[in-house]
Amino acid sequence: MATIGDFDHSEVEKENRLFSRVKTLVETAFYGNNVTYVENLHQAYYNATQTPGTIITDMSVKHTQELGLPEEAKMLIFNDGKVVGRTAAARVVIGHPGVDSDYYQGILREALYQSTKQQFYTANVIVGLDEKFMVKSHIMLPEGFENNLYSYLLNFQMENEHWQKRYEDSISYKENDIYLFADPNWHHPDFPFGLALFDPEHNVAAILGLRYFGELKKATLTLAWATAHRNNYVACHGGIKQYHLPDKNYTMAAFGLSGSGKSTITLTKHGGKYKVDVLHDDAFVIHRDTGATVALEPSYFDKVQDYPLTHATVDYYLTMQNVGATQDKNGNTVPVLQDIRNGNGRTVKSRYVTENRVDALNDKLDGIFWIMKDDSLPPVVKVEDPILAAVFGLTLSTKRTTAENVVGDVDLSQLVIEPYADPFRAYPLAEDYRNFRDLFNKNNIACYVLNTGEFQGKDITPQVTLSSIEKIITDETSFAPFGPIEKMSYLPLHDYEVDFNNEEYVQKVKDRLQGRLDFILKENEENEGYDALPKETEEAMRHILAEL
Ligand SMILES: Nc1ncnc2c1ncn2[C@@H]1O[C@H](COP(=O)(O)OP(=O)(O)O)[C@@H](O)[C@H]1O
Ligand SMILES: C=C(OP(=O)(O)O)C(=O)O
Repeated sequence: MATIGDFDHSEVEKENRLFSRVKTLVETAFYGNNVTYVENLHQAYYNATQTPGTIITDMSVKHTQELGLPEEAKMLIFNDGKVVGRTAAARVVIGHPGVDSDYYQGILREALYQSTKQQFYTANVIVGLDEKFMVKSHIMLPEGFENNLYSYLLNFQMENEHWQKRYEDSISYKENDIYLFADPNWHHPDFPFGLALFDPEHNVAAILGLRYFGELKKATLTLAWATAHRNNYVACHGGIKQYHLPDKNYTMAAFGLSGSGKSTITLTKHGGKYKVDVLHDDAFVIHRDTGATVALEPSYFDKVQDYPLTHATVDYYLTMQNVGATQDKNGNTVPVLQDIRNGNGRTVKSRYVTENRVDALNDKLDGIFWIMKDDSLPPVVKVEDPILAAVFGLTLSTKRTTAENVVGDVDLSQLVIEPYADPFRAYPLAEDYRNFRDLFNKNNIACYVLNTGEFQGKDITPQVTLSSIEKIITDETSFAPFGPIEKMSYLPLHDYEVDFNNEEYVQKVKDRLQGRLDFILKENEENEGYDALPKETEEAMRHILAEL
């Protein structure tokens, strides 16, 4: 058995480090007589079709048999309301500096008490799709949210006979199963934007007052990634795939903040030019010693912004969130996609959208691509040194998108630094820095920065990014020195001229690097130094600034 979900009587005691106040609060709610266990996807689908407000489209789900769905299953739509993205501001992690655990326990106890007035469902999934790494997750959601429950059971691997057997054969970890309590109906005057409360050491979370499906997905990943991290894996918020080329395989991963291009880069079919195995477009873990990778989810929770109804990928949709609906010429109800209704329309689409889908890879990565939106950088920059490569990931400079419900007076065009594109980290940042540095060091992984925003006022289109990646994987590149910086070079591209004689430009590059240095220095001071970084990170940045 991989993670722990039951105990000997003698283990149910204070001294057992698997128990904590918050874990016990959350888990206890699962055993109330107001909670009904959903056994299989047939039941989950049926429940979702009965929820008031569900739109049962006339579009049939493909691969129903393999997915464990009723043969007649249709794509379902359910829309949320005002908020259509993930609310980072709602996150609170027990154990982080400044977080008063007693206060949050009180809030949680009351939320759990109030929840007993509703009927809930519970169901189990497996997170991690290889015997090397599997964690069991139990979710609890109230009546009215059957669509989110159904999406959850599709997005992760629902327990069934086959997977239960694999799970039983998987490596055991001395870690709790995940328990995720969610009550979107919760309201509290002190938390107008909701509350996502985590006890990552004990694998529990309570997602309160939040309807967006991504909250459930990313809360589960937060805990699964932290579990992986504690057990010798590197947690990755990125897409990963392997190209099979005539003379070699090339395995690459692209890390980017929500809505910044992971799926676009990972799921592109390159016009059928290459045979490509896809591991996942959002979440995976890398073993620190072997470099082997494991996907955490079978399905893809993706934006529908770029995909009209006629696009081939729409055939693989299972559920949709925050999209429109209309009638076709035959009187069928069909979705209105491409964010016509609102920003960040989403779908859970099945693994079969990727022709060659794999759940684990034993090969090490050949290239890591940090997706940024820093307009001082040309579309592709290569970083040669392992420390510098890890420092650029650490200071990943990007912009927020409609995938996030940004609270307060925040200018979306502002650059933000989001280390390793992972706002879900529940442990100190320096631990990720060391992991990525060691990964680059040990496995000789090439590092590239992809700017997917604009360069010197010119938009960098997906086409530019994707064709550059093609050149890199097939070795058709010749990188030019990035000004005087010894360990950086860039891919010369027509229309994106890099001019180090232009003083204004050089100043912009300096400002951005200085911004990165300031970020590193700030981390050393803020939050009682929780995210303080090794001196070498600061030195690496100072060194390239001095070269300029
Ligand atoms: N150069 C680029 N590379 C990748 N995506 C880009 C680029 N320029 C614009 N985009 C757009 O940004 C969005 C990225 O969305 P997506 O790939 O779903 O992000 P993620 O998977 O990281 O959430 C898409 O709408 C895509 O068309
Ligand atoms: C759904 C999310 O992420 P992504 O855009 O990376 O899929 C999210 O972060 O809420």
